Amino acid sequence: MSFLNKEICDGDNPDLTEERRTATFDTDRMAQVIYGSEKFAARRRQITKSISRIPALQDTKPLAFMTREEKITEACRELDVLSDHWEQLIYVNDEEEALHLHREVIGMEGHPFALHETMFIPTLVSQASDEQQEKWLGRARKREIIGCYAQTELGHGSNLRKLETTATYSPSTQEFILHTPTITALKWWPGALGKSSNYAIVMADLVIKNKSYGPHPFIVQLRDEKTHQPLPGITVGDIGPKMAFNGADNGFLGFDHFRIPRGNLLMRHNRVEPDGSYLKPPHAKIGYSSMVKVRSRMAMDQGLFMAQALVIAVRYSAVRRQGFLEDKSQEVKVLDYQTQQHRLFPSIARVYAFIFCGLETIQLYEKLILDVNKNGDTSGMADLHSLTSGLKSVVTHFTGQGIEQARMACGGHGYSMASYISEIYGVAVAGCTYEGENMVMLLQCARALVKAVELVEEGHPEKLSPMMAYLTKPSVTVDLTVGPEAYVKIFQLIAKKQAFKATEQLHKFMVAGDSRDVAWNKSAVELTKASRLHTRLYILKTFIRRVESITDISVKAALTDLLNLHLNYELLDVASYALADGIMSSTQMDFIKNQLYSSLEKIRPNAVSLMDSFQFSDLQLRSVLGRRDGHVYQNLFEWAKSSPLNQSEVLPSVTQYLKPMMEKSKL
Ligand SMILES: CCCCCCCCCC/C=C\CCCC(=O)SCCNC(=O)CCNC(=O)[C@H](O)C(C)(C)COP(=O)(O)OP(=O)(O)OC[C@H]1O[C@@H](n2cnc3c(N)ncnc32)[C@H](O)[C@@H]1OP(=O)(O)O
Ligand SMILES: Cc1cc2nc3c(=O)[nH]c(=O)nc-3n(C[C@H](O)[C@H](O)[C@H](O)COP(=O)(O)OP(=O)(O)OC[C@H]3O[C@@H](n4cnc5c(N)ncnc54)[C@H](O)[C@@H]3O)c2cc1C
Repeated sequence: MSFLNKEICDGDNPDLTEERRTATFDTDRMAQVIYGSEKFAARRRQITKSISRIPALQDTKPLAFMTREEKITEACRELDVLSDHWEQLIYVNDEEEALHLHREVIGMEGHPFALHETMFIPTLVSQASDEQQEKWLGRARKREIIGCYAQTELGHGSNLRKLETTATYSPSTQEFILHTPTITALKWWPGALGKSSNYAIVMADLVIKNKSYGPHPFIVQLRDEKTHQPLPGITVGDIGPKMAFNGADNGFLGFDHFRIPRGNLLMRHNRVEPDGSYLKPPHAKIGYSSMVKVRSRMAMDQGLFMAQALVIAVRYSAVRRQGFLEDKSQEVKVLDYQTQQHRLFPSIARVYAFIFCGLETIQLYEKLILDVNKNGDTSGMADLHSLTSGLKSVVTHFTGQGIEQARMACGGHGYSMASYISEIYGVAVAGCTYEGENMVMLLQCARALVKAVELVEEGHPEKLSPMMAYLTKPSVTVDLTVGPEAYVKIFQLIAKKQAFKATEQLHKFMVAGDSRDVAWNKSAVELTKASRLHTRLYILKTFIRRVESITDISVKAALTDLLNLHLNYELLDVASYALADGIMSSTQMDFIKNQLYSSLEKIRPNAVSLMDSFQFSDLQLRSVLGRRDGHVYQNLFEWAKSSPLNQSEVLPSVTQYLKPMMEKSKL
């Protein structure tokens, strides 16, 4: 039975067509599972189709041949075209649809609205009072103003308590005076700050009557709305080229005693009264909610980054033929090599796992904001903070690894920017740093873990949150042949042992006389290991839960094969812990390896369709190697011919330097 007739096209590369015919499931149905609902999966397709009918968005010049200025201009042109069609393309104010639209049309290199959508608007939603939302949110949503999120400074990004930008309250004028006291206090890095934004959420240390209240969010107009010139007292600009994201104008920002009205402190959760009295928020870290929001999205976004790289690598591996197996009359698709499958398929499994986690954490954040804003209930904050801190770190790390493997799996052509994988890699690994440097966030997750272990040790296991309940599980002998639950049990034992070991080490240093901070630092590597295992356990359990809930039999069967691969791959990857602690035997290790290898064979016929199911358009992929039709070689040649270097036969550098040099050498 062939599910994919609607997608198979006679003009496509026959090797890819053959792959699509072997699929055992319907890619539209799989897309529903990936994107969380039939409705959204269908909307994505509809939006993609509508975009394909807008001539001004087709046939754009390859970004690889553009300068930064050209990339930024091109992104702005596309945004302008989108703006003209916005209401026909998507439901207004639907965040997921807006993100899809931007991803599809503008690609991944950044654009002036990236932070506007992902942080500026969400901060207004979560931190601005109703009155403030009335004033700014509507304008922001209509894109009358462009905003960004300016928190990080030249001298401090991780340690927010030491941010140096001050917002000093002046009761006589009822204003805050924003000031940048030192060079290290310059805001540095915020996306879209340098040249595009005319507004910013600025995180600054609130100072009232010489007392510091720590970082608070302020809405600040940076540029004149008519001329776009920086307002007097503001220094703003672009920080220069980066490893990737070069279509974005990450910026610097300084204030010289710049005055803003009292009403520009975002006051949904805290207030400064006209006389300068301060009303505390219901939770000290509520002002950090926009970071939690982005972190809660990152499993999904990073999963999609890795998915793009894998669509490219898997499709290309199905059209690339090199070397022989049994039949010496025809070279094999490189996808048939076990090493190629081992390089790519575990990452396919991770993509699905990460996306399932993302669907869950995005919802958890929405629920949290509702609880906080409607009922003042902040009880979910600590758990979501520790979960998303660990998750963003683990997911970004593995995504970087997976994308790099995808690049190598494409051989030489993977290294060409025609593959687009290097750009995807550069963008994805920025996630290891932004929204909390990975080690710093793993250590945040470890704080919750250590507290939980201490509760168990103090005899209060009933106080543990459900995610920590495994810390009370006794050691058991496990029969791996019984299925996923057995793998969960072993993983739980491994994660539990590491959490207790790291905590024990911390306590040992403290008993020996170290302060908690010093003991913490001496135990930090072990603590981060505990956080990673804890997070990988969550990912594994989420994957199992999600697959169990699927009703379409063929989709479920295909994902069960991926899940089995994931379980075996993950357990093998942490086997050194299990062997050292006697949790697993070497016979069990052999069993896991064999299961892993047979999973690769099972997944092989579905590999292309598992990636087709993401339904990325060629416009979004921007990859010659990853083209849907598989016509790689002729298009690589066309791409190379369009290089600016090939627009003339003899370059000026040859006439100016090489020719005279060669002539001189003849003398
Ligand atoms: C086109 C493609 C689209 C794809 C979409 C992708 C999106 C891409 C576009 C966006 C691109 C880039 C965006 C990047 C934006 C940024 O990077 S913004 C800047 C982000 N900066 C950070 O993340 C800084 C990291 N640092 C921190 O978060 C904090 O400083 C840190 C948590 C490390 C510590 O904060 P402190 O204030 O010092 O707190 P402590 O005293 O250490 O902790 C006290 C307790 O509070 C708990 N805590 C901390 N934070 C939170 C929180 N948010 N919620 C709940 N609780 C929190 C902490 O754990 C302590 O708890 P304990 O005492 O142990 O119980
Ligand atoms: C592409 C990109 C986009 C960004 N966009 C924005 C934006 O829109 N708005 C914004 O405000 N910021 C933005 N940032 C800044 C980003 O959030 C910070 O760079 C990030 O939070 C890391 O902080 P840092 O640069 O101070 O790193 P540092 O903290 O200086 O990290 C350097 C090293 O020190 C280690 N380290 C630091 N503290 C500890 C600790 N307590 N324990 C153990 N190790 C530690 C880290 O692990 C790391 O190895 C962006 C950054 C990038 C790369």
